[in-house]
Amino acid sequence: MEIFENFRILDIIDIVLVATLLYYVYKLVKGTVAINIFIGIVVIYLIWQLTELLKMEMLSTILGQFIGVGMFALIVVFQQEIRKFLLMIGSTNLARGKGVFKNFQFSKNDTILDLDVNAVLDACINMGQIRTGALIVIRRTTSLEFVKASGDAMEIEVNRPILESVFYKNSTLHDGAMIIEDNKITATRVILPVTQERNIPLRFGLRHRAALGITEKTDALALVVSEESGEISYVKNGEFVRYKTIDELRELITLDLS
Ligand SMILES: Nc1ncnc2c1ncn2[C@@H]1O[C@H](COP(=O)(O)OP(=O)(O)OP(=O)(O)O)[C@@H](O)[C@H]1O
Repeated sequence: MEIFENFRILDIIDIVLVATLLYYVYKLVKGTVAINIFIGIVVIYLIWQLTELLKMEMLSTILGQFIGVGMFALIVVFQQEIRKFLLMIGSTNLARGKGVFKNFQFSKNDTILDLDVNAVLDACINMGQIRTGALIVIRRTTSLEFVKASGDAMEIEVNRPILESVFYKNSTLHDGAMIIEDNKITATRVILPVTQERNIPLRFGLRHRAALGITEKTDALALVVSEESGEISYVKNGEFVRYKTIDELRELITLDLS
């Protein structure tokens, strides 16, 4: 058939790229209210393409106009998801200078973030055991200055006793989040943006929602110790990252910081 005669290798690449893109968009909106909008758009687009193919002039013009204007509406409706998507691309291993590019140091951001992961995790484990709530945000490449202003600035080398004493219930600094940059605690009592996501289990309150919020808006990593259950949650890109053991969590954080 004529269609297949003109089929080029670039067309296959094109199809694979579109499929990958659709898969990532689906992954982003899965489980949110946006999934219904996403499915709606895909259906309208397919009908539009069909009407074009069948040369149904009037319907295809109407749908074409609708899709044209709809692009602007989409940017507004999917503002959060687009942001998350761009962050996801920006914080992929390739973009952070791994793999082929790992021997080239393009900028300051390509250097390994120098955090004492063991000290942070040991403090979290201990706080979990004694049911002390904590919220720790670790900066990667995106600046956190916009949230730091809401808390108290400081500059203290990360170590386990300091981390624990900040979140100790009677401490004046225990409320809000702690910001860590490289291996320094640079702010405490920070108020973070809270996620607007609705599909979060009810047992997660504002502390967890704040961790989701800041990791949606930036590429920072967040660790939450639940005051209620003592459980340690690891949050990245606006999602909880699953892990089975503390050693696995240690590896995940180390990898995300390299
Ligand atoms: N927007 C925010 N930014 C930073 N910290 C916050 C924010 N909102 C709440 N917190 C912190 O979370 C603490 C407890 O909130 P909450 O009990 O609702 O959280 P939670 O997710 O249920 O966690 P836990 O399992 O520890 O109870 C607050 O005392 C405060 O220190």
